[in-house]
Amino acid sequence: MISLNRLSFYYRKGNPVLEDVTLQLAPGRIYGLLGRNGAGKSSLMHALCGLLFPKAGEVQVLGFKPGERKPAFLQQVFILPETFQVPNITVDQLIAVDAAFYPAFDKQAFYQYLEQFEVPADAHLSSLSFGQAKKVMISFALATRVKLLLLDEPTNGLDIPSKRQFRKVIAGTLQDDQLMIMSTHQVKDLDNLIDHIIVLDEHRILFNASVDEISERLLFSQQMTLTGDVKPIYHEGSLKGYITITPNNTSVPSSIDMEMFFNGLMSEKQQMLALFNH
Ligand SMILES: Nc1ncnc2c1ncn2[C@@H]1O[C@H](COP(=O)(O)OP(=O)(O)OP(=O)(O)O)[C@@H](O)[C@H]1O
Repeated sequence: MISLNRLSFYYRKGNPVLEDVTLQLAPGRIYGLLGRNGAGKSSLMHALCGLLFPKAGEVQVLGFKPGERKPAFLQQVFILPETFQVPNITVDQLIAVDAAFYPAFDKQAFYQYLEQFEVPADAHLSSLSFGQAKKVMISFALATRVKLLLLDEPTNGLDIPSKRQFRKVIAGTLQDDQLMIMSTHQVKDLDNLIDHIIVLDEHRILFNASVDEISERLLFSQQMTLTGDVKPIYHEGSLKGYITITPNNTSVPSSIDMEMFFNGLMSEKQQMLALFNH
């Protein structure tokens, strides 16, 4: 569905943002796009929906070049930016005006999501807090039923109960012909939510693998001491001793601590990547 071939991009010459990025993404999955602040996550998402144009290389999405912004492409893609300004209208007016751009828009689902988020359906957008407005926009994004859904830092601005609601709403919404990419630097928020991880670092793809593969290759465990047979690749102190990452030499997939994984990858790049030989 998405094919990036040697994509490069910069805002100012000499300051690369994306360099030689090659990537294939398939539908039916939720991808987590991870990276430190400024790694280029938003820029990559903008390249996928035609908001910025590659300086070199090719981007193909759903058989289109996003930069051409053809209506048949735009009605199948939705990006929810990290921050936005809401128009001075009611929720109902938002649906009446904007839903028309998305032929598969599911109005009933929209109101169901709003209910799950506990946002009143008769609210005036400008009277909502940023977090509430974000929940309206997440509901709108999911209800568009577009083929490619890009959520840039979707949990930013949500309080802890809202993050729980977010997880509930997202779980089970994706259909087989849809692809969702969620970017974040708050890696913990995506625990148990994504199928596949892509990590951007130093303008390039550092890591690209499914969550299943990670849980087969790495073992996340709690240990009282660090004196076991196998020296951990990475460890962090916890209340009960240490959480460690070691190679998974068992035949049982490990449950993943997403934040530990990201920290471990950033800290011990070579050792971690060596376990994923592709
Ligand atoms: N409009 C712009 N003009 C110039 N430079 C920009 C612009 N937008 C982003 N950049 C720069 O491009 C780089 C990548 O930014 P981008 O927003 O894509 O990163 P990000 O990974 O999404 O960051 P964050 O996690 O902080 O949202 C950063 O160094 C940023 O300063």
